[in-house]
Amino acid sequence: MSPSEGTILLIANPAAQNGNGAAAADRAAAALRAQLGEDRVVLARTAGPRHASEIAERAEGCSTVIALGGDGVIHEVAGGLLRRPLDRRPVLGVVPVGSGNDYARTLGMSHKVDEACAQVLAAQARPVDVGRVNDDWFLETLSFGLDAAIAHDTVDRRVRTGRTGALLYMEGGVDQLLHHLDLYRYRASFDGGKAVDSQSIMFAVQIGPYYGSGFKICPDALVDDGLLDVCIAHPPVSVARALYIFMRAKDGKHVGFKQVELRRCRTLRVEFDQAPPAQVDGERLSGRTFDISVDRGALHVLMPTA
Ligand SMILES: Nc1ncnc2c1ncn2[C@@H]1O[C@H](COP(=O)(O)OP(=O)(O)OP(=O)(O)O)[C@@H](O)[C@H]1O
Repeated sequence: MSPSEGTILLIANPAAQNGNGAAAADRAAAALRAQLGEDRVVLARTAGPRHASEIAERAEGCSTVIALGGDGVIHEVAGGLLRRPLDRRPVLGVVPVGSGNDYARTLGMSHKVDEACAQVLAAQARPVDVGRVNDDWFLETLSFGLDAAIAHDTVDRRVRTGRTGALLYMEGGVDQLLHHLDLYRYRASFDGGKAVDSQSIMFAVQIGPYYGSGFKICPDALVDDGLLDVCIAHPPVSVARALYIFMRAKDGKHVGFKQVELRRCRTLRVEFDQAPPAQVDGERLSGRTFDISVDRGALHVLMPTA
């Protein structure tokens, strides 16, 4: 189904991107109503964390649910949709108004509200994979260690500095690398195979290629191949070398360094000695043992046509 049919529910996070979400929500609702008519677009503003998920779960009679905000609110909307029965699960659209916008980057959405609305209206829905981790889920990224520590650090840093996006992540990354290049011991079993003991600085499990505001950590990850793409950064590595590899990862050029292991799987169980910093789609995750899998084609998502 395309957004040319049925009712569209626009779920907007007014707090996204340091408060820019409020004006963006009105702008997007106006742009969509101008094309589809007043009655076909319902705007629901979130009141706080997890509200987007509740609204999406109750989206009766809607053909399309559009999430407006950052990766966090898109993650929440997807969770609500996934709790609906498959035959009554609306299509997901995205209007990116966040600081990271990694999922929108993967889909090829414009970061300008008007352009993104036009893309959504012209788009066709395509099936995409959803990652599962314990009781949680992810559309783009799940990671443990360095990247997750940076993601957590950026939450405070954003409030302090007002910065967003890649610059914010880069600053946090350099700070973490210089002062907290921690190692995480783990035991992992890929696709039910023999468990392997090793150590990681960073361990990412991806549906799409990006994490951390555009770092192409798994450059060849595809959202519809039914596979998890995994990137593990192993020690030993000096701080200077780690910094160099980190910078190269912005463009996916970390691939090929001997510290970097890339692989693909359908299921993965990873158990860390101690609970590492962890994130799903930029949101905090806790735990020490993680059962990870992929739900092929679990959601239909609006993607721009060429
Ligand atoms: N009305 C609200 N007030 C405050 N926080 C909210 C509200 N609605 C949702 N949230 C929370 O805001 C958090 C961040 O939202 P979101 O991802 O949309 O924006 P962002 O943080 O600017 O972008 P990104 O995730 O890309 O960094 C989410 O954890 C979400 O639960």
